[in-house]
Amino acid sequence: MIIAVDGPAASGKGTLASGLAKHYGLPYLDTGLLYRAVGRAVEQYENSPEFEQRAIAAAQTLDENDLEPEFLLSAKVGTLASKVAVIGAVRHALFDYQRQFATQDGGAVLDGRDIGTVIAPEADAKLFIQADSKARMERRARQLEARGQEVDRYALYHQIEERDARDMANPNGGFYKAADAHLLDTTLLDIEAALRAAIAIVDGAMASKAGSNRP
Ligand SMILES: Nc1ncnc2c1ncn2[C@@H]1O[C@H](COP(=O)(O)OP(=O)(O)OP(=O)(O)O)[C@@H](O)[C@H]1O
Ligand SMILES: Nc1ccn([C@@H]2O[C@H](COP(=O)(O)O)[C@@H](O)[C@H]2O)c(=O)n1
Repeated sequence: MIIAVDGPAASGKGTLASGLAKHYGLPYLDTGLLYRAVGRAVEQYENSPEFEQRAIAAAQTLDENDLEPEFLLSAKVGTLASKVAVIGAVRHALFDYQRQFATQDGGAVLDGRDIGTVIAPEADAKLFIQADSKARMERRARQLEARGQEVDRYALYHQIEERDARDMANPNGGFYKAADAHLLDTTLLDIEAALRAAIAIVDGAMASKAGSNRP
């Protein structure tokens, strides 16, 4: 079973995707980490004409050891990730790894922006996670504060909005709700309630798939 979980920044898709993976006993990949690792690798070239070529080279030589979340979760790296994510050759270089993960024997759960549209359009269950911008900002602020970081909520709100706008305008991105994805708005749901809703969606998708396969 392949489960695709997409949605904007800090919508809670990683929390739900890893919860679903645990619930169904499937391996999980946070595909944002790939873009974040590439962004981090080219941080010093951000304002250089070499940025694009460096990002492509970093994507082509990315190693699983580069995917350590501890170094990748800052807002700065998130912004860099969204800058390298508009480069078609970067997306191309990262495709095979994600595709292989998605199609491994037994299935997988992946979260990102283009899982249901590009990486695994045949996924058995697709969720598009939404939450309003203020709720997402507040969740991310608390997450950063819990890690001891000081947060300027006004700046964070604008960073999230700016990143969403860049992602949605990305001509190479595939960041939109797939026609067969289920929308889950978690603005008013806590994590447990959101996970229950996500499991109900996946169970429903699997039941209707089983029904439509019956002779
Ligand atoms: N329904 C919810 N209610 C409250 N907090 C939540 C909810 N879902 C997730 N969170 C919290 O919000 C923060 C961001 O969640 P998460 O990392 O899952 O988002 P994301 O969409 O994967 O973010 P990114 O796109 O930046 O990778 C985490 O601290 C998480 O615990
Ligand atoms: N499938 C994906 C995943 C991520 N991106 C880009 O990376 C940025 C960081 O992702 P997070 O999920 O960690 O927030 C994101 O803003 C996208 O620009 C992507 O393009 N496709």
